[in-house]
Amino acid sequence: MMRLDVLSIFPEYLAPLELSLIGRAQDKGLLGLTVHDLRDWTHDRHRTVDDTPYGGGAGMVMKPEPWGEALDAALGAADSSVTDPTSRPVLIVPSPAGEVFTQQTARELAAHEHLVFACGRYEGIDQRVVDWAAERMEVRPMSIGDYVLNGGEVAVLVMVEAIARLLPGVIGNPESLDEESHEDGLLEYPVYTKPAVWRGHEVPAVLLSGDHGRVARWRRDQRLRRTAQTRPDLLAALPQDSLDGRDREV
Ligand SMILES: NC(=S)c1ccno1
Repeated sequence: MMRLDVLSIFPEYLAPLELSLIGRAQDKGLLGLTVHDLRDWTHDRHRTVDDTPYGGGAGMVMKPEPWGEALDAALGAADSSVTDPTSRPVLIVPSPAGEVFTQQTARELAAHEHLVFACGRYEGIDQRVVDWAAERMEVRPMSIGDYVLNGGEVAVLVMVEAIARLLPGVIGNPESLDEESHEDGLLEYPVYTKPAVWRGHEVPAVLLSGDHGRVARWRRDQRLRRTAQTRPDLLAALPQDSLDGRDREV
């Protein structure tokens, strides 16, 4: 069972992870999620987690002490002697300065046994926390996109959903993971359901034909067209041998 620990000064921000598929996955014992309030590791009356930045500048920086104690607790008796990298905890730090989180990243992280997410706020976490942690585990500053959020919590919601849904048993029908956008480098095909005509718009006739071969070819063409139109960069990045002659006719 994958173990997820999230450290935040706004633990209630992560409440949506108790809902729907991710919530049910926890109920089924497919993953274990613990959200921690960073302020539980403060020791002053005001439960202080931030202070002014060395070197001056606007805003506040998150103090290293609470983070150190919180990470000690989240890591528990993590055995640093294990050699299998997927058995060692990974500390993920949402940051606009991080590597870009992609479907490939989600697949890779879904193979790990223990992920710890550190949600920064203010101007960020004292760098020594990352440096200290990197002496003990893999540390991955991670960005969900080239924009700035007020904190890491929203990014953690995105990453946990993208990772957890890949775990065996979380999605009812694993076949629905096939041919999703970005799963194999292409965007997904358009989908339709009843009624056959809606506000003058008809379902493509091929989908009513019952000819599974034609449907499969149409869907493949749609994925290529969509990718070429919306994300030509993805098409250019595909291995040359992954497109057959027919594909190039699209
Ligand atoms: N783009 C990301 S992940 C972020 C975290 C905090 N601010 O932006």
